[in-house]
Amino acid sequence: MSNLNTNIVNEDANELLEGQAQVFNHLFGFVHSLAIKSAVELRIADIIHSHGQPMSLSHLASKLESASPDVPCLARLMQLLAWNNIFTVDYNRKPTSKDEGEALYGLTPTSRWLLHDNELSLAPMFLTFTHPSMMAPWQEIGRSIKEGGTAFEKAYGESIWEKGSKDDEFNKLFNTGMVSVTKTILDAILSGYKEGFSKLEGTLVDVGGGIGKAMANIVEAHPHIKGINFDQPHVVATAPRFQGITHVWW
Ligand SMILES: C[S@@+](CC[C@H](N)C(=O)[O-])C[C@H]1O[C@@H](n2cnc3c(N)ncnc32)[C@H](O)[C@@H]1O
Repeated sequence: MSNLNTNIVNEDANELLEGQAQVFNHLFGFVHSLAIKSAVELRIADIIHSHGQPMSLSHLASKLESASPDVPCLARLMQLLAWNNIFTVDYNRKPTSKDEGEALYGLTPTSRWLLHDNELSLAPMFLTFTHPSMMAPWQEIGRSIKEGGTAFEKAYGESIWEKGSKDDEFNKLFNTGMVSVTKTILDAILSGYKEGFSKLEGTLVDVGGGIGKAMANIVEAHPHIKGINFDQPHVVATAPRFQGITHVWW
């Protein structure tokens, strides 16, 4: 303690104070991603999107799947999300409608990626990677560094793939999150490598292709390609059938 006091006297006090603020920022860093998770669970982006224009808090609350939503709590959530540019907020609107005088919350390019009812949605990925079962291993990084072994194995005593093979819910959670990422990047792959795919002859194998969505989209765009989706048995077991794709496992 006396050392710290001596340092405070000797060092630039402002810099030190800034350091303290940074510590608090990082301490509560998880709040930002979990606030977005709550918005995804509550389908807030979808509600605003269906309304077709920015909405007031009371209007938003009335559309939640809840008979008695906690509006002050929703207000705090929306303020944080607007501060992080997940939603827009307009405090200066003209009081003309039933939302009289209330701030209006709207979508941003970020929250458009969080719409559930959208083919290109990152909502499933968000729900996967903020799920308690996926966050537990992050608690174990220190132990993994000290003792060796992955943080996931420290948390569960088995690898992520072993857990997926025994726990159907976890398997589904992981695969659903993966598909949502794949869909969003596949258009870029298809247009960037269009010539390569069209010149390709024979068979294309996606090794570790999950439930095969990437290969399905490639074969759909280039039907002359014979597609093989290769993954683990418990992953392939949940894969849908896709035209022109053979699922293979070891
Ligand atoms: C990060 S995920 C990517 C999934 C998919 N490529 C996508 O983009 O959605 C890694 C994939 O590798 C698979 N995988 C891991 N080890 C494997 C193995 N030994 N044999 C086959 N697939 C494996 C997993 O089951 C998982 O589906």
